[in-house]
Amino acid sequence: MAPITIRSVLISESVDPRCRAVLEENGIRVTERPNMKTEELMAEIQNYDGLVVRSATKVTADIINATDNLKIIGRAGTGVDNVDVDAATKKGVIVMNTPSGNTISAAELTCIMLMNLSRNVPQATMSMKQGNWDRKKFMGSELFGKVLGIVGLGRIGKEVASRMQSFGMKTIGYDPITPPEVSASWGVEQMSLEKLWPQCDYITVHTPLMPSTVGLLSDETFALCKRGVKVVNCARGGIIDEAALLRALESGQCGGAGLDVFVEEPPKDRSLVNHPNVISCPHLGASTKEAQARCGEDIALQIVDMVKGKNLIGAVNQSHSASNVAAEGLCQVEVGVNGCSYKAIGSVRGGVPVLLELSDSVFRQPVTLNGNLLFFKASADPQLLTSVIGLLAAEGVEVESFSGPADRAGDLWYCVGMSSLIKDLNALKPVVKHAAQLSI
Ligand SMILES: NC(=O)c1ccc[n+]([C@@H]2O[C@H](COP(=O)([O-])OP(=O)(O)OC[C@H]3O[C@@H](n4cnc5c(N)ncnc54)[C@H](O)[C@@H]3O)[C@@H](O)[C@H]2O)c1
Ligand SMILES: O=C(O)[C@H](O)COP(=O)(O)O
Repeated sequence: MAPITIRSVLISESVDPRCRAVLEENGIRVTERPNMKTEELMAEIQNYDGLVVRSATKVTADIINATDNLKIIGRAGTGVDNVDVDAATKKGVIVMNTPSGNTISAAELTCIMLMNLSRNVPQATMSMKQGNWDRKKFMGSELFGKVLGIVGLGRIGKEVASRMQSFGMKTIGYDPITPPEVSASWGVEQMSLEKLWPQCDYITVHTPLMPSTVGLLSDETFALCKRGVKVVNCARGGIIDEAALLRALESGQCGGAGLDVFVEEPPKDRSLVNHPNVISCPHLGASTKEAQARCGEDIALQIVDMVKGKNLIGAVNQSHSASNVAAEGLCQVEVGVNGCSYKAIGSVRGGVPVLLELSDSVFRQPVTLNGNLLFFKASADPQLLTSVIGLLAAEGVEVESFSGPADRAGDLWYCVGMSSLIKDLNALKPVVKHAAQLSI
């Protein structure tokens, strides 16, 4: 990868001061201009090599395409759904985030929502402030012995599980990628969503927002839940369908909701916020001093590391297309294995060799070429990784990393980093079509 020069960065939201300090200490000029309108941002961005945002700045294709200088969009936080990553990729702009800096804060807010849903503390507080002393109206129920369904068992889902287990809750969950044996090791029994819905007293969602997670809780799925189920969304607005939630609250099918996020932020339609059984926050999951300090500093350090050619951490896209291989210093080779020929496109990022494409498969994130790597071709299936992990585990091999294709249709290449090479690749035959392994 050609060296990336970042001379100036625009910070368009309230980001911890450590971000500015670290960038400036490394010779990067920083301007902070929060609350810009889209047109202002579009004009201002022309003057910068980098942009640092949180979730409020909508970095649309129009904004990305309006600039010739932009090289990096840094997200001081987790979700990059406010950034048009595809447009950035086409334009050669790297998008990076700091996905673990606010995990604990988001998990803690989720637990606070669950506790408040069980004991009505916000409603009781408001009633007290109005001069009342109503002990009957705010009767609650214990969390002890209740069932919590966790949909999305990634960083935050896992932290929520361990905290709520300490309250004596039974934790069950679903995740298409996290293997059941892994979540079982932290006390979460996985099952299909159809089995999960009817068992839960509380449900909390912790997935990204994407087509497969929009409306995970809908009229249909609320109908499968226990009457009076309480739900929490501290992930992204829309994972719980807002109109369906309102209907469920009004019918009593849903007994209460804790909402930190909304489809539209701030929500113009206040029906949910004003519902007596809803407690809500203005997207405060990551709003703690600790989370902001971590995310602000991390994004600045990641940008500095990239500029110094040391490391490329947190990149969620790849800034190339096969058509500009030569222009971007990419390397294209033909690899022959067992009489078959495969086209591979790679590069060097921060001094580390990475694989970007293998035959027709473009990897969602560059595959770092070191350690023990297993490449396999298989058809897209939500259970694929779980099955491969299971087969490898039976051979005494642990999976350390995973890279999947950007595309999700047809037979494509995947790569997993392994604790050691597998003795016999035939063990994978039940689930993969071709496989090759190498140690680098
Ligand atoms: N409220 C806040 O301020 C705040 C703060 C941080 C993160 N978040 C949001 O919380 C969510 C989770 O963040 P994270 O860091 O735990 O992400 P993560 O990537 O670690 O975990 C997400 C998990 O969801 C799983 N998943 C994907 N599709 C699924 C599906 N259809 N059903 C069930 N599971 C599915 C993935 O396999 C993954 O394990 C994201 O949407 C993130 O943007 C919100
Ligand atoms: O995805 C995230 O990191 C959270 O939603 C936090 O967003 P924020 O940085 O705008 O608070």
